[in-house]
Amino acid sequence: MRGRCFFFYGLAHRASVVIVTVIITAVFAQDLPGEVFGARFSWLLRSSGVGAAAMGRRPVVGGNWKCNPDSVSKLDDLIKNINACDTSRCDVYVCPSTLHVPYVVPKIKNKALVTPQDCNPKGCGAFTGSMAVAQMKDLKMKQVMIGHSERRGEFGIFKMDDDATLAAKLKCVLDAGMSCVYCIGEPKEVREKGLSATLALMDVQLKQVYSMLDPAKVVLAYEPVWAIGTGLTATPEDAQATHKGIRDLIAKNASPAVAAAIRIQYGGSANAKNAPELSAQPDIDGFLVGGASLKPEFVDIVKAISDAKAPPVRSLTGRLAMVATRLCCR
Ligand SMILES: O=C(CO)COP(=O)(O)O
Repeated sequence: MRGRCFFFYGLAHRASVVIVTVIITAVFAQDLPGEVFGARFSWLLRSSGVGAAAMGRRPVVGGNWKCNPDSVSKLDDLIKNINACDTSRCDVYVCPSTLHVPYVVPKIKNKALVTPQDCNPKGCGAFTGSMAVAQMKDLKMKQVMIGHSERRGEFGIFKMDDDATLAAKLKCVLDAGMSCVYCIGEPKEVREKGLSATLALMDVQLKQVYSMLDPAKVVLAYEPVWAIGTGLTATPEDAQATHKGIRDLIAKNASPAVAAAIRIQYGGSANAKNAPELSAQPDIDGFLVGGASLKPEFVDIVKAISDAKAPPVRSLTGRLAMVATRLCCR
């Protein structure tokens, strides 16, 4: 159940929750004073997931293996972690290093998308050392990640990308009909100046791509540079505030509809332990995972966001929504 059906299921589930909630509240709380009735009603709504801003946004988790592992002989174990993920309630992708991509592609068995870590903005031709989207498509890949801060010059490696080259790359990816994970994030010095400074930089990083943010084709990965590989995760509240701020920027500079539909992942020391709390934040739609994607706990991260955003169809409301979705998406 993907795309439109997932969106419909989201709406149908929430409609079912509202109907069931009204019935339960009416039956069990009809004699309560007005404000108590109202408080119980809104608690029921919130605890049922209706308040989540994840309306129709399918969760998405990526494993960025970066420049790992050091030997092809270690790939099978890592691939096992990806194949162990349940992709029925969450989109999953994996970013192997360039040399390993062709090995990994045929071994993925659960619809996780093999997503290279970069592409060039031109295509095939005399571009030594780069990869073209046409080559990726030929190898049956549908998605590419660009703009990681480790390529934007934030990690002691020289600057390989900037906002202008990344805008050209995104255009190239979209023109080829592929989808894109587009990374943004602020360094520590900017975060220390506060949320407004952080969002001002996010605006700079997004300025040249606002018009290309098609929610069906682009996933944003917000990765604060100071949280990458450091064990320092943004608090759920800080991450939520930044994700919400990014969504507001998109509402202003693209459109409210794009802002509501586009998925924004959090990245930076995400792991199985902190994933449940981060997943509970309404504007966090998934994770881009580095270190923990090299471990079996990657599966638990996928499960955490799936449980938070797309509960399994065990509940009465889930079943009602599933019936409605089956009828309408046949
Ligand atoms: O850079 C990241 C993913 O792209 C995050 O890396 P860590 O999860 O290791 O902090």
